[in-house]
Formats: sequence, structure tokens, C-alpha cells
Amino acid sequence: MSYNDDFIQDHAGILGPAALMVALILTGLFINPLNVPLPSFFQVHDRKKLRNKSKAYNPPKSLKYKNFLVLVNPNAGAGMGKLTYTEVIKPMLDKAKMGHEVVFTEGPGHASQVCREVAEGSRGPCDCVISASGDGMLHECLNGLLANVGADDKLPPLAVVPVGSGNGVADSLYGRKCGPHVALEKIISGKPSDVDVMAMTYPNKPELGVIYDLHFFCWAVFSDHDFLTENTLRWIGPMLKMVLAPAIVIARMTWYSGVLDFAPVEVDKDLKKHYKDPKSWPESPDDKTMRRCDDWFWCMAAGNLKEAGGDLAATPHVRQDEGAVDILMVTKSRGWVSRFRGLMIFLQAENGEHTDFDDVQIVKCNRFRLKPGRSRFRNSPGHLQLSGQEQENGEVVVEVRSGMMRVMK
Ligand SMILES: Nc1ncnc2c1ncn2[C@@H]1O[C@H](COP(=O)(O)OP(=O)(O)OP(=O)(O)O)[C@@H](O)[C@H]1O
Repeated sequence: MSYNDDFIQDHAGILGPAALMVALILTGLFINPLNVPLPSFFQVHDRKKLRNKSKAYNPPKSLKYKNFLVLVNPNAGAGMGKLTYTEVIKPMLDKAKMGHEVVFTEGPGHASQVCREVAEGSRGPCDCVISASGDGMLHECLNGLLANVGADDKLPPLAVVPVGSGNGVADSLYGRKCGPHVALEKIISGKPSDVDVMAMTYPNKPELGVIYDLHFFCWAVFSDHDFLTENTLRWIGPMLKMVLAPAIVIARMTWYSGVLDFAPVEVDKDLKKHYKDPKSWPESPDDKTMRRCDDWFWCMAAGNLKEAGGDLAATPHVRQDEGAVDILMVTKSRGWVSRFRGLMIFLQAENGEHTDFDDVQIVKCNRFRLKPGRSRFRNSPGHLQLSGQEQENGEVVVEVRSGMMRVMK
């Protein structure tokens, strides 16, 4: 037996864990394949990559907007908010000679408070509010800006630099998986464009006021999915949870009873083939301008932008400024959808091709009312969400406010 063999035998108990530790550190430093949140010490590899790309940025000569407010969620996604600010946002804005104020948010509610101050004019001039975050904090910024808005108030446009786990707004505005450099480049040289806003109220709980969203309303399968990614599976990191969550919701295949009334609007001729004829549903007994879908739902969502996040083009034909949203439904009246079929719908939604399935129904509307019921076997009320943010569950009315906000793109 050689000296090496003796050494291995004597230290067998410690060598295994030590090797594992070294492997983990190397993985964290150089690869991080699961994209798990890492302490800043481990982010050397990401820092270099981001810095080099920022160095290559060549800003246009004359730029109209000068004062940006940057809100950074340091805990969004893989915890890359601060790093993205120091290695991408600050250097690129400096290169473009744009002034900016930065705020690192300290927790939920902070971004909305700052945006409220912006809307009230108590924070100085602001040409654009950039949320370096996922969809959730952008939703907060929108609600802060619109909290006390008057009809003539001129609000700064919103923009988002994607650092979250769900980046559906950035995917829709700047291109899927665009990354922070591409998004910021488009923001810096972009111009404001109108975007519709969904205004949600609770008819039985007026004290909850109005909650706004410019992206995605969901109930049933999408909100079950987002509840898993935001809560139960948050600790395993952004990449793994995005793989596990769809697998879990498809395995469970939960159906919810509910009553949906929607006010249909005309669809462009060339897009009609992707939409269901609203006359397939009866008039609502409560409102003759609406159609009623009283059914079991596996899926019910309303999208104002094409991308829901997580590489799903859930409502691929909607436009951000048409004064309407697209409702996506899978209901029992077209037959109970099997798990395999559910999986196919998820897979096809990656390219937005699910809208051509017979059991997927898409309608365009400018107002809807949802009375969510309970799930079929577990009697669970499910979840209501706006941009992945959990909302109080109950009967809701959603109205589309045409061009109520602007986004920089
Ligand atoms: N410093 C902070 N610490 C913890 N949570 C924060 C902080 N700042 C903001 N938040 C909250 O975190 C939530 C999620 O934010 P965000 O969308 O930026 O991240 P995310 O990880 O991508 O989440 P999502 O899964 O919604 O995409 C929001 O509700 C926001 O208010």
C-alpha cells in the first residue's frame, strides 16, 4: 500500500465532503448551472460576463431623456439585482450621459411608496421609472404611480430591466430572454408608448380599492403554478423551480368551478381564426352586453401582453394598446383535458401555438367579471394573481383602461 493509499484511508471521512465542497465552489464560481441565488462572493463569473458586455455598449449620440429613477430589487430572481446595477445599469447609463437616482428596495411595498412620491412630484424630475426586477415589483411600481392619479397628471413611463424569475413584461417589450443589456439599450434609446391597464375591483369588498396591472391576470392553473414558484419552490432557485412547477401542476390537474362574464370586442379579420366566437356562450343574465361561461376551469387567464413569463406566450395575439385583453380558457364543456393534453398545451404555449387547439378558447374583451369557485376534489379556493403577485381571492371585476400608462421601449 502506497503513502497515497494510506492518506486516503486515514482521511476518508473528510475527503468526500471536502471534494463536494470544492466542486460546489467551482460550480458556483464558474458555471452555476441551476442558476440558484448565490452570495455575491460567488458571482465572479457573472460579474465578468456582465462587465464585458457593458464595456462594449455604444450609446447613441443625442438622447432625449435625462433623468431616470432606477429601483432595484436585490432579492429578485437569482439575487442578481445589485450586481446588475453595478455592472450593467450604472455603467451603461453613465456612458449614455444619463442622470439617475438609484433605490435598492428593502422589501415589499418600498417600490410602490417611492413611485407614489414620484407621481406626487415630491422626488424631483423623472423621465422614466426603471424597475430592475421581475414582473412582481413592476406591478408594485405601476400601482404606486397610479395610486392617487388625477385625469390630467402626466406620469413618467415605466420600464423594466429583467433580473427576476418571471420576466414576462421584459420578454414582451424587449424580446424573450433579452437580458439586462438588451433591455436597457432599448430603454435608453426608446420612446414612451401607450399601454392598456387592467383595473381590478372587488364588488363585495369596495374597501380593497382598485388594483392595477398591465401584464397578466390569472386564476386556476397559472396561479397554482405561480404560487408554487413564488412560495413552495422559491428556495430551490429560479431555474429548477421553473422546471418543477409545470410538472407538479400537470400531475395534479386541478379543475375549479367558476362563473366568468366577459364583454367581447371585435377581433381583427386576419386574427379571427385564433379566437372563439363569443356567441358560443350565452348572454349573461346579469348584463346583456356580456357573455357567460359557467363551467369547470383548468385554465383561466387574461393577458395584456404576449408573454406570460417563463417562456410562455400565453396570449400571443394581444396588443398592448388596443383597449382590450385576451382571455385564455380551458374548460370542461370542451371535455376534461387529460394530463398528456395539459402537457401538450403547456409545450405548445412556448410558441403561442396552443391557441389553435380545439380545447383552448381565446376571446378578446374589454371587461370581465369572475366568480371563482372551489376545486373539484380538494375544495380549495385556488389563487388569484396579477403579474404573479397574490391577490385576495373572491369575486372580481376587471376593466381595461385604454392607454392608461406608458412604457419605454
Ligand atoms: N428587497 C426586497 N426583499 C424582498 N422582497 C422584495 C424586495 N424588494 C421588492 N420585493 C418584493 O419581491 C416580490 C417579487 O419581486 P420581483 O418580481 O422583482 O422578483 P422575482 O423573484 O422575479 O419574483 P417573480 O417571481 O414575481 O417574478 C415583489 O412583491 C416585491 O415587492
